[in-house]
Amino acid sequence: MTQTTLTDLGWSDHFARQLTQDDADLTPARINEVQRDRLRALSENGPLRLIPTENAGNYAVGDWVLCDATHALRRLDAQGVLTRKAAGHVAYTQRIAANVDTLGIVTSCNADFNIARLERYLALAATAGCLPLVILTKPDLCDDPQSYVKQAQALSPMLTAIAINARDPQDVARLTPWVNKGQTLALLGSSGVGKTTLSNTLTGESEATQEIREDDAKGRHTTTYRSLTPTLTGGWLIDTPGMRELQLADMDEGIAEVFDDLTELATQCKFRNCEHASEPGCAVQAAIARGDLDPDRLTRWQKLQAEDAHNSASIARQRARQKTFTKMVKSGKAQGTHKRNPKG
Ligand SMILES: Nc1nc2c(ncn2[C@@H]2O[C@H](COP(=O)(O)OP(=O)(O)OP(=O)(O)O)[C@@H](O)[C@H]2O)c(=O)[nH]1
Ligand SMILES: [Zn+2]
Repeated sequence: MTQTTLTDLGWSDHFARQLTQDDADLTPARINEVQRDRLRALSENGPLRLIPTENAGNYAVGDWVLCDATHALRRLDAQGVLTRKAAGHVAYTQRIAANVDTLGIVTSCNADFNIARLERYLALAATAGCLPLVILTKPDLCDDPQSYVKQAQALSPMLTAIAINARDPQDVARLTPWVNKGQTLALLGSSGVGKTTLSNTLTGESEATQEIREDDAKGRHTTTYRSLTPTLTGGWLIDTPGMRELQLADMDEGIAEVFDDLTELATQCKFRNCEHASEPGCAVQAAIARGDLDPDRLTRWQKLQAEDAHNSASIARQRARQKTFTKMVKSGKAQGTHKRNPKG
């Protein structure tokens, strides 16, 4: 077997530029699994098990770190980072995957196909700076798969939409341009749309996928860890199991990009804070009246914006609380020291 190079692992100038002379003794490694208190990583010399030096939650699959024999000493600045508001009650932004070149948004040509959900994933890709690729599975079970491709393609000239039978390896081979040497593709999508089937074909793994429940187009989760796996064509695949909830936060720019038609129209409204309802001089309502804009698109835009604003605000509040708490603890400690040692 030939030796794995850093380039094979997805290394680029972006990371090389971050190295300093002090790093000469350290080994670059790419994280392929984040466990509770350990990291698994891949280096030129093979797989490593590393102890994190930051909170393990700060690392994501796909991150590059500089390490010694035992510890991940420094995490390099990443590109193409997928984030979301963490599921549950605690408000913080969670890094899902790092150094992702392409976000494969997987949906099927059936009841799972949903424009609002696609727009949500597109906002995520735009925020992360990943190339959006919409993969429409199960074309073999649908009379007119091309109508789905057209609907997805109409959302943005930036994206590529492609119908793929995930069960047919020859068809799956059409994804090769996105998983060539060193390139990283992350797959996101609802349960049961075919992510595992696609991954298995791309990586050559043969884990049996569970049968789908016909009634609601939803399957069951078969995998639990997020992982970085080599593809047969020299690229990397990040599977994101268990991503049932994708709440957006800090994505106003991504949303503006996905809805650039509305963002542009809104600049022409008479009032800067126009809510595009019944204000005079509203360019958005005028476009709807002319038949140039689907009112549903306006509703979806406003809904995503509201969700993003709500989540961003609660994350900001949580950060502020955390800061106050840390200050309190620090000053409490200082006072404590003072008491024990009154002379200072
Ligand atoms: N006919 C057909 N069946 C497919 C296709 N893609 C996936 N399936 C089937 O759909 C079911 C669910 O596929 P999975 O690959 O497990 O879906 P998943 O997205 O990984 O689901 P989770 O693991 O729950 O996230 C399996 O029975 C697959 O064989 C397709 O393109 N055509
Ligand atoms: Zn308006």
